[in-house]
Amino acid sequence: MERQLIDGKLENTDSTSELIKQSAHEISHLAIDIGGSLIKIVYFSTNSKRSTNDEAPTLPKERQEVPSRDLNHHILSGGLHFVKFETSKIEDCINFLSSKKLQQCGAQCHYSHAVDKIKIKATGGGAFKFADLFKEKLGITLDKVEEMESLVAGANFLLKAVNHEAYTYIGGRKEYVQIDQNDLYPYLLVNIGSGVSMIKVDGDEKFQRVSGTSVGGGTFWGLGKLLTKCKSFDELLELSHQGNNRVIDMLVGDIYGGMDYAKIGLASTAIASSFGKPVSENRELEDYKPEDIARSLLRMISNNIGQIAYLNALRFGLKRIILGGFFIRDHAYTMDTISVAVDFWSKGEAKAMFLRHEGFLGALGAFMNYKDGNAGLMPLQLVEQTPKSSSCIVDRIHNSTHVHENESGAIDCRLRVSSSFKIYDEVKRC
Ligand SMILES: Nc1ncnc2c1ncn2[C@@H]1O[C@H](COP(=O)(O)OP(=O)(O)OP(=O)(O)O)[C@@H](O)[C@H]1O
Ligand SMILES: CC(C)(CO)[C@@H](O)C(=O)NCCC(=O)O
Repeated sequence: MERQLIDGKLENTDSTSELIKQSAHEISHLAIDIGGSLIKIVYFSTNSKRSTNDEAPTLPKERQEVPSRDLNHHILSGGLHFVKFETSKIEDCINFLSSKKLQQCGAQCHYSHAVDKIKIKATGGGAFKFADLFKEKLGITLDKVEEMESLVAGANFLLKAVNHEAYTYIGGRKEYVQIDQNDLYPYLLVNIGSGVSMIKVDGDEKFQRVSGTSVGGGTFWGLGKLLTKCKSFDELLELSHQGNNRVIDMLVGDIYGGMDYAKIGLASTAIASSFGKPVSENRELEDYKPEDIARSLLRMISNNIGQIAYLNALRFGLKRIILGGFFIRDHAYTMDTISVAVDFWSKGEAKAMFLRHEGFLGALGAFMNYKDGNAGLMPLQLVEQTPKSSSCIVDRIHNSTHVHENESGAIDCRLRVSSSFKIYDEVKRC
């Protein structure tokens, strides 16, 4: 089913309503992270469609429920899916959720026919800001999970449970790192969203936010939009690819007559002052190429984050810096700049690592929070992840301008859920 959605007829669907109609997944759990720039959703789906006459669906053999030795629980096979929306277009997100019929089969409607009993795990500032909107439009209560806690839980889950999740980016090459679970902590988690949070992670649920900076992804996109007139974040990134930062940045060589400042370890090509060149030139904004501006901007922000991350790693003696957040966007130049900055400042002692599901840490962490089992929530546990070959599926079901396609791999997995929760019964009952 996933493959059909990806490679098959849904791929080129450009109407939200059309894709919604076609991708009628059975969703058992869904969590949402509403950030300053983007809304991220993670949902578990058994990938089975209900037939029109409402008979119980026939699952492919490998997707059928697997009997568990524990009578209080059963196991659901399916996949974790990842979707994102721009926060400024929250209406699209509301329509998407509405189409998923959460009101009827949704995340937490067991034991209740009442629409206002539906609760979904939610994190990020928007879980507070938009709580009333979700209630009013969807009848859903947002069950808030603390933002930093979610980021850490999401990162720990990915690092422990998902194969080929973390990688280094050195010299234009991705190298996947399988981290020994017994040697995971401590590490510095740097989440680059609109702003940047730096969290020292010492264990499961053991962490401290040690630093942050307001110069983050929002700064790149906001300044970039003003300076280049780009209409989308991806356009700005693409533009930066073609630019030359030396036209905008003042280099050490510009100051030192083309020479290195070897005594303090600065090559002539090192940036002495980001955006420093226009100071000594009699040119207007229009005289500079947007691609050069985009390149300098990306370099400035990435360098700065890399340096602050390194300083915090140094402060706490951390060797591993794990980077997440949608600013990274799997973008080669961004990752290269951050990696080089960390390597340069730490003299090779610390390593920057990136995550395949970079932007979904918060949403995944909120999703993991279903396991708590308090306040009537069902216990949930990810019990298995299928091998890499089937876990790295590019799920291109969203192709409209407002609903972003899901570039991140869906993760096949099995969930251990309370037997009191019967997903198909709920479809009928609620
Ligand atoms: N399609 C996009 N639209 C807007 N920003 C994007 C897009 N894709 C990537 N980005 C980048 O990702 C950043 C947002 O990342 P992320 O979703 O991790 O943070 P957030 O949760 O919105 O922010 P915060 O945690 O600070 O509230 C943006 O500031 C921008 O740099
Ligand atoms: C305010 C949050 C945590 C919201 O996600 C984020 O945007 C952030 O970490 N900003 C940086 C704030 C600071 O520490 O200066």
